[in-house]
Amino acid sequence: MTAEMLSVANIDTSYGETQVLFDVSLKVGAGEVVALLGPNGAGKTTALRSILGLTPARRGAIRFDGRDITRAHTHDIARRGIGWVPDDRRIFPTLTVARNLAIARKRTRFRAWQEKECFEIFSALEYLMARECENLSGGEMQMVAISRALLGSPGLVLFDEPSQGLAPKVVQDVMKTITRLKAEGISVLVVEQNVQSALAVADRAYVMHAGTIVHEGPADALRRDAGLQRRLLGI
Ligand SMILES: Nc1ncnc2c1ncn2[C@@H]1O[C@H](COP(=O)(O)OP(=O)(O)OP(=O)(O)O)[C@@H](O)[C@H]1O
Repeated sequence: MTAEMLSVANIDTSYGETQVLFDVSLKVGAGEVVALLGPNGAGKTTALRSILGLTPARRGAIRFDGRDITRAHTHDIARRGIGWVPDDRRIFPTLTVARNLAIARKRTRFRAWQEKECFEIFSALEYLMARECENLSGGEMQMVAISRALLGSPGLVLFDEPSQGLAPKVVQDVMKTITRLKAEGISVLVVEQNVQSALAVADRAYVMHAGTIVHEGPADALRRDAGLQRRLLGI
């Protein structure tokens, strides 16, 4: 049993009066890759937003790296070592790649990453450093977003639909990066519509439906069971 990095216990989360998450619980172990799957509107992004303190849970508890972060501010949560690769990337468009990366640098209790290590993962990145981000392709933007998360020295990275809008080759690169993070001992929670890609890199998977967790188990078992996938995910 690996040490626990993230634990989400029985959280309810609402936008205004509308409750979106109902009694959601999930765990990510140290160095574990966990996929969070489910149809559109199931509440996957909201679960990530709750962990990050962007839409705090109204009930339940969230612990990261041995500490309660349920009511912590987003910047404190980042400083404790949770990195985020949002679905809309959130790169500053008028700044260069180098500047976007420089302002992301943080110290945490986890290992600090160097830019040159990001260049080893994404060989094109080095040649993009002077470019303004608004003209980057989707794939280039994703390299910047992932590198930015790494330069923040994370112990856990939350990926929100990292393959969205990317060509198949770039999707493969992103999934390889997730495997690389795991090899470095970094924990990963990945929300994906691309179920097969996510299950190929994940250790375990959760499936959400209408704001609740409806399935939890080894990723392999779900990957091999087309009937279960159909039942849970409609595919
Ligand atoms: N800012 C918001 N205000 C009100 N309701 C919201 C807001 N953001 C999301 N919702 C609602 O919360 C529910 C869950 O949305 P969420 O984005 O978490 O789902 P998701 O599983 O990530 O779906 P998708 O794959 O489509 O992004 C949906 O019904 C959505 O309409």
